Amino acid sequence: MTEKEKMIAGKPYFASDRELQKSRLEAQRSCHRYNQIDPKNYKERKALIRGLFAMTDTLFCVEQPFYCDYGFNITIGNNFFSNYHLTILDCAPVTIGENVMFGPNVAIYTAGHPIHAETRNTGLEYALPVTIGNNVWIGGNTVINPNVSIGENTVIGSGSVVTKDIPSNVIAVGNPCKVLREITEEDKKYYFKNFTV
Ligand SMILES: CC(=O)SCCNC(=O)CCNC(=O)[C@H](O)C(C)(C)COP(=O)(O)OP(=O)(O)OC[C@H]1O[C@@H](n2cnc3c(N)ncnc32)[C@H](O)[C@@H]1OP(=O)(O)O
Repeated sequence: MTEKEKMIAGKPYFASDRELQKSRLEAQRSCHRYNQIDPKNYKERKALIRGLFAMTDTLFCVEQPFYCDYGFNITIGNNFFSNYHLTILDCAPVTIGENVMFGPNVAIYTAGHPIHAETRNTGLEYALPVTIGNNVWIGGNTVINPNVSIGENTVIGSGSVVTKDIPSNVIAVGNPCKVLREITEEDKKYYFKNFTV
């Protein structure tokens, strides 16, 4: 197996590998180009993201600046919106559903390093997938760690650090991110606390 194949399969690998270094540099250059495009030039912005990501749908908006490691591991569903400063370390697949919204400064980290310094200093690293269901809203400054799934319709509060799976249809907040409560039919009536729609 090549280091790239190991990385994508969730096996330990060496990121210093030539092929991976080359892919990261290509993605960094694409992100650099993306972040320099006139924000009004939607056509060029869209085309660049389409070329960078594994899969996109019809409607999406990735605000600038945006950063990723490879791009080829990122899939977004239709009607995706991410606010300023999204960072995706997509060493493993990152799969995002439909109608998903990210606040500013969201960071998705699929990558990690061994805990013990001796093992870590060998250069070995790992990457595990992140999956986000349909209709999820992630608040600003949230960090999502490797090997996490977030269920559909869920809201993650701003500033959360998501270290474990979060179920569907809940509000979850905090560091570490924990379920605050379920989202119910009653919530339909309000747009913020007790402010009615
Ligand atoms: C796509 C975009 O660009 S979005 C723009 C960026 N906007 C954001 O990121 C805003 C994200 N919004 C939030 O984080 C909100 O606080 C929400 C959606 C989680 C609020 O959910 P609500 O159900 O209304 O929670 P509510 O405000 O009633 O708070 C309930 C409890 O959770 C706590 N809480 C609410 N949000 C958070 C949070 N992000 N982190 C930690 N605790 C929180 C409250 O302090 C409160 O605690 P208490 O019971 O001890 O008093």
